[in-house]
Amino acid sequence: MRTAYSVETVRNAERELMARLPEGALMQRAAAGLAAACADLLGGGSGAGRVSAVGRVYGSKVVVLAGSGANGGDALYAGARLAARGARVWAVPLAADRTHEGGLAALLGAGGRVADDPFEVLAVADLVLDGITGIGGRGGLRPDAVPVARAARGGRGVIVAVDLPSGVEADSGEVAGEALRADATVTFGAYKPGLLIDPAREYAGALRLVDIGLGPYLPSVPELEALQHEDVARLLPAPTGESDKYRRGVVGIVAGSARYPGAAVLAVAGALRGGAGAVRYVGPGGDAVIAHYPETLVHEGPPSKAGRVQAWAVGPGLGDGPGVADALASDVPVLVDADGLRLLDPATVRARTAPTLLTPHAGEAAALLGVDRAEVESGRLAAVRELAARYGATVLLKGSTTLVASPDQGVPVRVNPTGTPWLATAGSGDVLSGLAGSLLASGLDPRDAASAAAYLHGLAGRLASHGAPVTAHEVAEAVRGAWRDVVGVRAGA
Ligand SMILES: NC(=O)C1=CN([C@@H]2O[C@H](COP(=O)(O)OP(=O)(O)OC[C@H]3O[C@@H](n4cnc5c(N)ncnc54)[C@H](O)[C@@H]3O)[C@@H](O)[C@H]2O)[C@@H](O)CC1
Ligand SMILES: [K+]
Repeated sequence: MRTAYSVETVRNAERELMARLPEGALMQRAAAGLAAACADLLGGGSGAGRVSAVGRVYGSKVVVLAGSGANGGDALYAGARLAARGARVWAVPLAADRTHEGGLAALLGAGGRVADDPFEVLAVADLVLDGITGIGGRGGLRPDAVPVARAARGGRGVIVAVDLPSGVEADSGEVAGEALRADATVTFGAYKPGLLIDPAREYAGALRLVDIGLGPYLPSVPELEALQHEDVARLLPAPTGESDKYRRGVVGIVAGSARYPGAAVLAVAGALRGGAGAVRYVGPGGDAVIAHYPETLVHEGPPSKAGRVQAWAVGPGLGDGPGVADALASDVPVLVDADGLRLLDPATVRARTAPTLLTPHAGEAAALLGVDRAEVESGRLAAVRELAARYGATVLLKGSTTLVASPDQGVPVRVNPTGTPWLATAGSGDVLSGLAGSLLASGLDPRDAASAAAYLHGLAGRLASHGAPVTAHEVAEAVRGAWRDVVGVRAGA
């Protein structure tokens, strides 16, 4: 499990740790880890967007962009360590007389210099350390830093962000103004939420975490968590000798309409790959569903007359069709997606006795919240939390970094690490709904069902795509391969 902590939590932990260490020791730990990561990148270490061509530290050209705070201090001390190993290092102080004194002195003492002309050295740099702002930064790069940041990006050097790409919001992942896009980010003590959530995540490049000893001082519950293979493997249902199709769970799919018959087929396609023992389709698309998947149980509806299920997934391609209110009136978990989300009343959802899972994309989330889509996209974490609180439901907010929030206080939001932009294709969400509904029916709680489904769906998208366009149908077909990939870790562990 990868975890992320808010700035306030990291600062509190740092304070506790610092009180037990000699002055400046923590910054030296950070700088040592940062210099080691830079040496690796200069040596041709991969993982970052650009790869350095120099092959070694000795003789390489390094530029340190130093802001006014401790982030600049980290960068300058790391620059000093690289200078001591034979790199030619130039400092570009961006806050004139407020540069970290100790860091600058260390750099000069190790043979580094202050650049006469920042643009000249940035043009030839093999590596640029971005120490403009870290967790103390607010509101995007300042105007005087913008041309320097652009020159860094325009040069050929590998850009290494110190703790965070300067200009991004650490806690929310928002990018309020201009920010410096890095090839790699070396972060200290703990990941910050912004490193895992778009749009900021896109600025961070490859992530490296430097352990500075913060672990014992961080709370057990993080702000954000990202499941990994082994976590998902533990969640996925596995039938035993005692299982039969009913014990494995029946998922009911309420989807599709005369206008969108394909949504019914795709939601069923996802549901069949999701672990439930049987899929019951309810709606007008039964013929199309049976033509593709004869193993499906079909019924014209309404859901309350269609037979017992352990969970409903309602909404994909439903248009104005019926079924949402009926499914919501049931006493089993209900996933509501797409058309089902329109006019969804918080009071109805809150009054339910069984859990509800909402799976909006940014546009649907914006409509539910009564805000612009852009506001949801730039502040995904706040939006998903607000929706979960307002509806008393688990919410999966789809997008480049899919988030899952629980309505319960103190439960970390989950961020899905497996997505690919190729998943932004028609019908992809229908497959996800079916898959998540199937996992709900097999007994996972809504947060686990949503995050395991997003994980498998993202991985399936990658497997099916391999860097090329992919269709929703192919994503559904690749879920089995993704499932095997995930549980293979468990078998080998
Ligand atoms: N506290 C510690 O002992 C440690 C701190 N560490 C480093 O310290 C950083 C935090 O240091 P600080 O609290 O000094 O904060 P930062 O260095 O992140 O930035 C704060 C400074 O930047 C200025 N600033 C804010 N927004 C700006 C903007 N948009 N453009 C330009 N300047 C801006 C502020 O006026 C302030 O002087 C961490 O990100 C990490 O890199 C690490 O060395 C680990 C140990
Ligand atoms: K930085």
